[in-house]
Amino acid sequence: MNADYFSLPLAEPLATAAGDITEREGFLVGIDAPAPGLGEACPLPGWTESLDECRAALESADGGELDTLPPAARHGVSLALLDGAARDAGLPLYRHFGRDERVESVPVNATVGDAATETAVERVRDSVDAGFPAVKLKVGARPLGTDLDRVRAVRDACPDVELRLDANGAWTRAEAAEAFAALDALDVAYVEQPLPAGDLAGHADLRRHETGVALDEGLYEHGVDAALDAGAADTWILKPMAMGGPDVALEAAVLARGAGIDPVVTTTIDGAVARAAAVHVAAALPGVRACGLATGDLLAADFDPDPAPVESGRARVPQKEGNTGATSPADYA
Ligand SMILES: O=C(O)CCC(=O)c1ccccc1C(=O)O
Ligand SMILES: [Mg+2]
Repeated sequence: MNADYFSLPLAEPLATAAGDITEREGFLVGIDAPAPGLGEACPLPGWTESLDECRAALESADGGELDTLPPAARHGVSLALLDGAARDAGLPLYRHFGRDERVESVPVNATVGDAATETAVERVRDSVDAGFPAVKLKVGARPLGTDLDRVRAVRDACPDVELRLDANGAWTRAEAAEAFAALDALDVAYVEQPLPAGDLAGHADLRRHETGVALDEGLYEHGVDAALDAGAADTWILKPMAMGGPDVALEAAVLARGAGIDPVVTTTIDGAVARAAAVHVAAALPGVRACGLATGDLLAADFDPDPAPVESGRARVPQKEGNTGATSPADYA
């Protein structure tokens, strides 16, 4: 196994209530046995292990137990194994996952971020014009009243688009109650992680509102079983990189659907190898709703060519055998 370091700058920082993301660093993971395969480990501290922990885990991973690895390292090795196995089976990864028909594309949301009102409105308009069925705004980094004004302005400008918000755990229970009361009138599909990750009961309580409740950080903090038991959300945001692999994310998505919870697959703004794998996970889920997979445009540089480009609000599903068709880090050297 070999792990090649990479660094991908963002086109502009993605401001979240938990801080700015300006660059994505990680490793392309190449394995030779049991079959040649390529994976990506792209750790994001706060969501996964650190870069140094990821490197150390990959260095000691050879022949070791997959499930002892921290999430990003596990993702890298797991994807390399899945890539090799799918190629051995002569199938694109989503078909290897069990989807029994060809899927050309999956719907995606535009990630508009935390832009101030005027820019946010402009970006949402552009996204709707470009064919995105849904848009996602970050909230929680500004005073609640300012955020509600932003959302109101976006809703006024684009009455029909599916609107999603992501607070990254920034609101108190009182703020969330006030926010949801106002958002119910603005036809917001859901708020991701309105409350801190620790507060499953608070999320369960917010479900009395019309506006949906989505768990993101809370899923990783508590695990899927505790999130299910708490009845904490109607939507689960599944990030394969943070969960430890595309296989883990797919398993969680199937578990979610069995419990009447909607899975939405997204990335931690990964490179194109991991983003393609996330698209395969989404493509394995019949009728999946718009996923957060239009994150390639947030990067100023990426692995080239893009195996899953976004066109008219949909990510193209890669059809080559395996994940992207590439088999080794050298394919991107
Ligand atoms: O879901 C999307 O549209 C994009 C992904 C995204 O917002 C994100 C990207 C990196 C780290 C955290 C998050 C998040 O969903 O909180
Ligand atoms: Mg989120």
